[in-house]
Amino acid sequence: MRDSISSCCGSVADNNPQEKEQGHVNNHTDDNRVTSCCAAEPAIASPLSGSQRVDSGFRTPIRIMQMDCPTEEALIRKKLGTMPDVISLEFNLMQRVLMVEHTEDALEAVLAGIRSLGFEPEVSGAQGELPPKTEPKKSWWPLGLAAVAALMAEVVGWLEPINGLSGWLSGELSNNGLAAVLALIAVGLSGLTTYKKGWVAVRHGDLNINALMSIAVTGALILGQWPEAAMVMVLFTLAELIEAKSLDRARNAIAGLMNLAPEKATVQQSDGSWLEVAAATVAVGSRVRVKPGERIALDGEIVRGRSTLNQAPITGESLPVDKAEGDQVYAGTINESGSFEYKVSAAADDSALARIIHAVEEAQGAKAPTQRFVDQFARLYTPIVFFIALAVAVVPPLLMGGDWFDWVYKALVLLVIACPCALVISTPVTIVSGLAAAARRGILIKGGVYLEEGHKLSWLALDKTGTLTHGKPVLTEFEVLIDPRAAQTAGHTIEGCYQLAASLAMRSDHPVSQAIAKAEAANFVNVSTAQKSPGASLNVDSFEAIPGRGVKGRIKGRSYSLGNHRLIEESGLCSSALEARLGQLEREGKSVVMLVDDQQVLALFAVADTVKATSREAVAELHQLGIKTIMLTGDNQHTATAIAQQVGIDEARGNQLPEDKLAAITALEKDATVGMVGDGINDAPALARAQIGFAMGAMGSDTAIETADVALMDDDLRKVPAFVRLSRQTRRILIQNIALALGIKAVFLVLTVMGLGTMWMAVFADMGASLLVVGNGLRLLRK
Ligand SMILES: Nc1ncnc2c1ncn2[C@@H]1O[C@H](COP(=O)(O)OP(=O)(O)OP(=O)(O)O)[C@@H](O)[C@H]1O
Ligand SMILES: [Cu+]
Repeated sequence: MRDSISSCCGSVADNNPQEKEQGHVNNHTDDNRVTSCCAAEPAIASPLSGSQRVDSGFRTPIRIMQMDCPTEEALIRKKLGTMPDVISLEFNLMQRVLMVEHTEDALEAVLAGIRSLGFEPEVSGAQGELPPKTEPKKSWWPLGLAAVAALMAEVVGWLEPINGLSGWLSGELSNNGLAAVLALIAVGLSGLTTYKKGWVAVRHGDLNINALMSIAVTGALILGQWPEAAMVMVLFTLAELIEAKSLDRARNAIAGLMNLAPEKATVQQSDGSWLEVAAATVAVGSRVRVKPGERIALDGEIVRGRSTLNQAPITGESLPVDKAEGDQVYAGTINESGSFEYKVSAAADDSALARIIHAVEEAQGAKAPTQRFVDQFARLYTPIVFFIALAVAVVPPLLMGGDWFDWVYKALVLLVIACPCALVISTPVTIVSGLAAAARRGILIKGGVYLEEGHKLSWLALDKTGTLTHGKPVLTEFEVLIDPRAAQTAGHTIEGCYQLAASLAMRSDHPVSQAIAKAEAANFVNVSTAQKSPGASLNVDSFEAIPGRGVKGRIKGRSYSLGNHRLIEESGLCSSALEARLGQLEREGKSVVMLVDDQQVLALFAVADTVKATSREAVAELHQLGIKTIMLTGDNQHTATAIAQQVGIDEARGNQLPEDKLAAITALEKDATVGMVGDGINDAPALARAQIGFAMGAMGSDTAIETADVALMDDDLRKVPAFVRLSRQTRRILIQNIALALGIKAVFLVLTVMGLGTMWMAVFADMGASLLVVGNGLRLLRK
């Protein structure tokens, strides 16, 4: 039977160097605790690559299928950690892969060390990847038989007073002898693995749960507590099995995301025919055909046909999206109506979906604060209880004339209670469930720490453009500000001004510039009198973007800039008349930029952006959750205030340069937990500074997934309150679980000392507690 979560119990001698790293998010190494604990189900391991040369030596991934619990990790760490040729160890219990960094010829010694612990290490050969591997299924019958034997031992124990029955069963055996035989059968059938593992641990000076259980059961056998010993062993094994099963559900929740993308795709062959092939083999640039109702296998761009797609598996948003030629489609999404062909833009293992899964997997590795605490606690708890048990067994009989039998028995019950399993597994199960639940809603959380800290969020700073608004402003006003006759002589016709501005704007991808570049010139310029094509762009030399202000460049030997009030002010070309007009437009929520040459303001352009319908709702939801909102925008104060009013934001700050945004976050953080949502580069420092940085529209952008703490797959701001709610719920469950686990232990401790607790009751309680906390954690998934 699987050695499992129960064995996630901290071990006495596991003092782990990595623990000292109090990094914010510590991705690898031992941090993969229990998430990864123990699978009973056949688990699929991903392909393993070969040794890699690095500066300090070699990095070799080693697969150890028997290693999926911290118990095993502790053993291996102990064994290898002291070898001089081993530079570092990184455990990925979830994948069951150990990454060893070692000196050149040390690999054989490392493998031998692992083998000496009773594990079978696998490394990939010279030819590269080791194929994925399926763990063989284990049979239930030995445990079933053991359970029957244990029950019979119990029954025989009860029947003891009835004389003659055992004689009827067997002429030779007394009742007690029969119970003993049955108990030994039960322990032998169910407990061999536990004994073996316990023995390996003890030999290596480690006191893990397998060792404790072996000691407890052996003690009970020595005391002649036959039915009890049998029951304890059977229940313990059963508990592990059930726990492993439920933990697998948490583990599979993430693997389940991977199954969103179908394994096969219909790809066009060189002769033009269509063939269904494995998605993993499809090259970038291939053409794939999709039928109605089919799931998309790879990321790509539609080259023929149109359809509506349900992107809920990735974005969490189930409203179908229309897609036509040139639009991006994503692996894992569902084609609803039409059929279309698309050109593959990323290999299967590089799709947006694959990156999401990778990020979630990494996130599990990063320990949440509660988990750190619990692990540390468990590390102390187990040895402390062990020594108390030892004292209980020895001191009262020796010093107070207590009954040896009584006190040794009490000590054994204490050993069972010494298992902090329920406590240790409660946290990771909850966090993993939360992470998976979030991923299913299109919220990618980059570490348990953010999920856990999210409940504290009290301020949310938001950027305006693209976050609250659509970020696609359109040109609403174009006004030439110089006298038409003067303009004529200076060579600045109306069309000319427009053309100059558009030529500058075309070179920038700032939304305001884009609006000017894309505007239908005909709506603003009298085309009949215009030059042949007013939209045609002019040559721009020494083009330059001026952050937070605008752009500038030389056209036909003269320099021009296109920028906001700040820019005009700084170049000394502002006037009160202009300011009045600016104020007017800005109060309507429009952003204004002006075209200037080195002497005067030639023209002004006002653009209006629309507020996303979801922004208003999101802000209202945030306020309901007690979170205050503040808008930080590079745009001017009037526009900021106007937009803030439209969406109901508490406070609006305009004219914010990146460093101002950063300063604003820093100031808020003095007495609050602050989150920030943004998209642009001008938000990057503030996003990095905020305790939780949210990036929107992450599906289309790798950098957003990589740099944000929380990536929202689409740009629906309501995902932020959804995140906060999930985070608060996770937090509640974490606290419930810790209280449950410790509470049950405390009750048993008291019962035992009072002489009321029996050993199998303790196992039962322990199992019950573990199941309770796992079930409680998994509740998050069901939402
Ligand atoms: N490349 C550009 N082209 C045109 N205008 C620009 C450009 N860069 C900046 N501006 C002007 O400067 C203002 C501030 O720009 P900035 O990029 O700091 O913030 P933003 O994009 O308007 O708003 P937010 O901070 O909400 O994203 C813009 O509103 C715009 O008027
Ligand atoms: Cu001014």
